[in-house]
Amino acid sequence: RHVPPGPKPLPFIGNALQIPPQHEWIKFKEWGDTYGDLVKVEIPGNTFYFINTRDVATELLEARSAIYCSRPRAVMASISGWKNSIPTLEYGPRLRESRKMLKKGMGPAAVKTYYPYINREVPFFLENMLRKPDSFVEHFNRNAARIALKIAYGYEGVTEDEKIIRGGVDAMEVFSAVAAPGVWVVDTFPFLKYVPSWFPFAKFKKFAERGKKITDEALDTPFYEVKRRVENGTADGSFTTVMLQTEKSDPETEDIIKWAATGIFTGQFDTTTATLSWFTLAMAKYPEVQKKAQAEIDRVIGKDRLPEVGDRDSLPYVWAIMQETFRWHPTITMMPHTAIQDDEYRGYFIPSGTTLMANIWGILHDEKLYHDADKFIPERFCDEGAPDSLSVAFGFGRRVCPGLVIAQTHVFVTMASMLATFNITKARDSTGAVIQPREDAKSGVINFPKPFVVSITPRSDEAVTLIRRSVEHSKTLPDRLEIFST
Ligand code: HEM
Repeated sequence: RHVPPGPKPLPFIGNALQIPPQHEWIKFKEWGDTYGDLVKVEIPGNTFYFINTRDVATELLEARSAIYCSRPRAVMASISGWKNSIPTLEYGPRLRESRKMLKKGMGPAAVKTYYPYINREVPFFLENMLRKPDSFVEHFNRNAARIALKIAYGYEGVTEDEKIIRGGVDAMEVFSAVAAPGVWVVDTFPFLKYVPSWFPFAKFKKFAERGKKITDEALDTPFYEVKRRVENGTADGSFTTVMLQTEKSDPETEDIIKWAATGIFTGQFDTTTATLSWFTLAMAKYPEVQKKAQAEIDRVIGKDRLPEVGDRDSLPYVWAIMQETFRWHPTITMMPHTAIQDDEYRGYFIPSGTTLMANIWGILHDEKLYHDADKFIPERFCDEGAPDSLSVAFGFGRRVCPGLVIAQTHVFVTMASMLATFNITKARDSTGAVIQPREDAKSGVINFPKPFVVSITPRSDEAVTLIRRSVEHSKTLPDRLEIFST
């Protein structure tokens, strides 16, 4: 049987030593350029077939999504408290049930009840930026976490969320560390999960035990609080509220609701924060793009109000900036899809259990579709007809990101309102020299930039007044979500 070509593996360790510890997606794309459509990469205990082109991703992960809908076994994530987390779930009834619920909670009727809250939060976010512009990453994170918390659990953003947001951030740090495929020895040799923690080489067990404690506490606390409120009739609208009220009330269903809510809470804040951080870097590096977007906003929205969720269709250039941000530095660079049956593709045999790794970064840096792929050029989407990046950046087929509508809406309105009110420029040091912001990615499941400095200043006094006036207006708006119907 034909297997795809790839770099020559060594006995026992396969290609492990050829994979760089950082920016590995670049190496996988290079291998794609050398070996073709599918590239076989072996690491101990696992064989991956890498996909680096849009055609192949569409033909396999979209058109044959019923086959490539599972995930590789994630033992480390499982023993660290993430056994039932949706992104790592293998295909089966539980995944189907979870996704069905998320479809209701992220469907058109539901998201309409979330939009007013997103609009209401924007001015508070801008006011924080005004107060402490250098902490822009923290503001992105807080704003996204508050919205995620509201949608998932209906929590009121000001008084109740400190501890829960902190817990969620800590839990996501655990997830980021334990969920990357092929990193932990126990993912390669699952029997190791049975060795005691004091055993030599069992450091991972201590990490997992600590991780599980953090994760359990972070995810149980908000869920059981909402459950208590639903029982005593005081719960606000939210995904969890509606699911607890409308789904079956057996323990298994309840556990599925808990993990679907976790998917919403944790799925949103790191992804959004990372994306908006790359956007901020792009605006500082490409001032002409920023000016063009600001001119569009001034022309369409004017200076008397902030952009809102509903302005999406009238701000095509800002939308193109968002598409380009997701392409330039995609929030998730690679995603595994595991086959649940044997298959054949372009003469290659793909046995059941093989993991196809979509190199999202590689696909979105294919020079045949995106010229000067390392440059930030939004015009490629609005003038040049480049294929949409969002249909790749949010994944594929039966595992496509269930939160994509709410994510894009939130990211768009945050970008538009920042552009409307602030100038983002390169910072200067104490001698007045320009500091070039560093463009470099950290490692991890979510693609964050390494810390960089820029200068964020209000566009005018008028912009400051607009932010302050909008904050006062937001304070008069309801901060409860309506109950959506399923
Ligand atoms: C910037 C924003 C976001 C990006 C770029 C993003 C991207 C992705 C990608 C690439 C996947 C994997 C798809 C695949 O396997 O093919 C995914 C899965 C997922 N996302 Fe998102 N996402 C974002 C925001 C959100 C939000 C707001 C939610 C909240 C509902 C969410 C919840 C999830 C969940 C639960 C999964 C797992 C789905 C599964 O494995 O079946 N994401 N996301």
